[in-house]
Amino acid sequence: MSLEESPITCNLFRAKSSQICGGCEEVFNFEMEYQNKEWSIHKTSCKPYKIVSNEKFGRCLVATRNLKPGEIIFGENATIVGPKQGCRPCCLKCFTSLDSVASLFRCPGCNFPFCQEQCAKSPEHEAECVVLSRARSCISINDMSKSHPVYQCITPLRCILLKSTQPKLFEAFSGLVHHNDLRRQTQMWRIYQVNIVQFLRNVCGLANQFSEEEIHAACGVLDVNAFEIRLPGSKRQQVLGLFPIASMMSHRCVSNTHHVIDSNTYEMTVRASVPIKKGEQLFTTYTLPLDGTNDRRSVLRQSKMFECDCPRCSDPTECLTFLSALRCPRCPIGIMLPIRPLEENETEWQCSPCSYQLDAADVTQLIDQLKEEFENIGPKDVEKLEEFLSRHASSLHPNHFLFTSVRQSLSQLYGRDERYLLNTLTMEQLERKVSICQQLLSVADVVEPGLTRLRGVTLYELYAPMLLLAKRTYEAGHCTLAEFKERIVAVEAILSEATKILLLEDPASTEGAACAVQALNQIQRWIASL
Ligand SMILES: C[S@@+](CC[C@H](N)C(=O)[O-])C[C@H]1O[C@@H](n2cnc3c(N)ncnc32)[C@H](O)[C@@H]1O
Repeated sequence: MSLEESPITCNLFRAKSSQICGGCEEVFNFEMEYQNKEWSIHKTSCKPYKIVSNEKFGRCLVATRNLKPGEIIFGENATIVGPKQGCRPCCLKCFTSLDSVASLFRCPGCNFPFCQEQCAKSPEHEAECVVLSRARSCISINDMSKSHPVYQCITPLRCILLKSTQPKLFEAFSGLVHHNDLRRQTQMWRIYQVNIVQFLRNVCGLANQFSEEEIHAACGVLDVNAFEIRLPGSKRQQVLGLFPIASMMSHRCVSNTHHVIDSNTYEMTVRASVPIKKGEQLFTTYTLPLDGTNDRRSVLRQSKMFECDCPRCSDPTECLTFLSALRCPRCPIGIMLPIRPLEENETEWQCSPCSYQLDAADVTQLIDQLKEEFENIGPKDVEKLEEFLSRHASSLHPNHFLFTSVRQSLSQLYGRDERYLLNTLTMEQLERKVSICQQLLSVADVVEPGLTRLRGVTLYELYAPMLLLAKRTYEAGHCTLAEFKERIVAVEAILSEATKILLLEDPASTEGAACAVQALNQIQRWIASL
C-alpha cells in the first residue's frame, strides 16, 4: 500500500543545514539564517501523526514516529454535538433524558421540551430555535419515553447553520466525506428525505437557503464521520459528536488506537492502545468489536458505505477468536466456519474434521433465532442467561459472539446484582465469575488489545472474586501463607493493570477508576504487612 503524503504536513525546504525533529522525526533542511525562525514554526505544528491520502482508504492518519501504548496522539474538541437518530426526547442543551425530569420547561420559541429554563435559553439553542419556531405548530413532544422523529433533524440542522454562524467551521465540515452518490439508493436516504430534508426545507422554511443535496450531505457527513459520545447517568442518551481530525482515521476491526470523550467538555483524546511503529496507519473501530463478522460488515456497508476486508473480516476464525463459529451438528468435536467470510450471503459453512456443510441462509436463520431468544431474556436474569449458555452449547462455539454478550452481562451481574452481591457468592459462584472474566479477556486481548475500556472493565471485575477466593481458601486452612501471598500478588498485578486503563477513561463515566485506585492502595498495604 502506498501512502502518499498530503501537502498538509510540515515541509520546510531550504538546503544547507539538516536537522531531524525529535517529535515527528522528519528531516528538515534549513538555510542557516532562517533556522531559528523555521524551527519555532515547526515546533508548533509538529504532531505524532500526519494526514495522507490513499486510493483504498481516502484520507487517513499515519504515525510520524514510534508510539507507545497509552501515548496521546492528539486531542480535539467536538465541532458539533447533537442527539443521535432514534434517541428518546432529551434536553437539546445538556442531553438529559426527559423521561427522568419531573417538571419540563417548554421553550417559548420552538416548543421543544428542556430539562430547565437555563438550558432553553443557552446561546447554543438560539439559531436553531429561530428555524424550529417556524414549525412550532408541528412540534408536540409529549411522550418522553418514546423516540420522536423531529429529533432526527436537530444535529443536521446544527451542521448546516454553521454556514452562517461559523463559516470557517462550516468550510471544514463541508470537506468531510458524505457519500451522497452511494447513499442516494438507500432506504435511509428516503427516510431522511421526508423526516429531515422536507421538514427543514418546507416546514422550517429553509428551502431558499439550503438545497436538498446540501441537507443530505450534512446527514451523510454525520452518518459517515460522527462518533458516539457516552454520557453518564440520566444523560445516557446516545449523543453524536463531530471531531474533524479523528474522523480522518480509517476503520479496522482490530484497531490500534483508543479514544475517550470527556462527557463535560466533549473533548476527545486519542491514544495508542498498542505499540505503533512510525509510518503505520492509525485505525479506530467504527463498529462494536465483540460483534461477529457479518454484523460488523453489515453496519459498515449500511452506514459507512464500504466493504470491510480487514485481516479479521477476511479470516474465517476472526484471528482465532472463533467469535462467529458454530458447533458441527454431525460430529462431536467439529467447528463450522464460513469458507469465504467476505461473501456472507453465498458462502457455505464447513466443519473442519468431517467436511459437513451448511448454507449461509441456514446459518443466518439459526443466528437470527438465537439473537431473538437472547434479546427476550431480561437484562438481569442470571438464571436465564446461564440457561441460554448451556442450552446452545451444542450449537455455538464457546466464544461465539452471542455467548460473549451473555458473558459480558454475567461478568457484571455476579457480584453486583442485589441477589448476587460479592460477599454472598459461594466459592462455586466466585469461580464462575473468574472463569467468565478470563474467557472474556481472552477474546478482548485479541479484538480490543492493549489499554482499552473492555479490558480495563473486565480486569476490574476479575480482581475481586480472585481476592475473595484466595482469602477464603487461606482462612479455611486450604493453602499456606506463601501460596496465599503468591495469589494476592497476582491479584495486585491484575488490579494494577485495570487501574492504569480505567484512569485513562472519562472520570464522569467510570466511578470504577476511583474505586480501583483505592482497592489497589489497600492491597499494596496489605501485601507489605503480610
Ligand atoms: C470517517 S471517514 C474516514 C476519512 C475518509 N477516508 C476521508 O477521506 O475523509 C470514513 C470513510 O473512509 C473510508 N474508509 C475508512 N476505513 C476504511 C476501510 N477499512 N476500508 C475502506 N474504506 C475505508 C470509507 O469511505 C468510509 O466511508
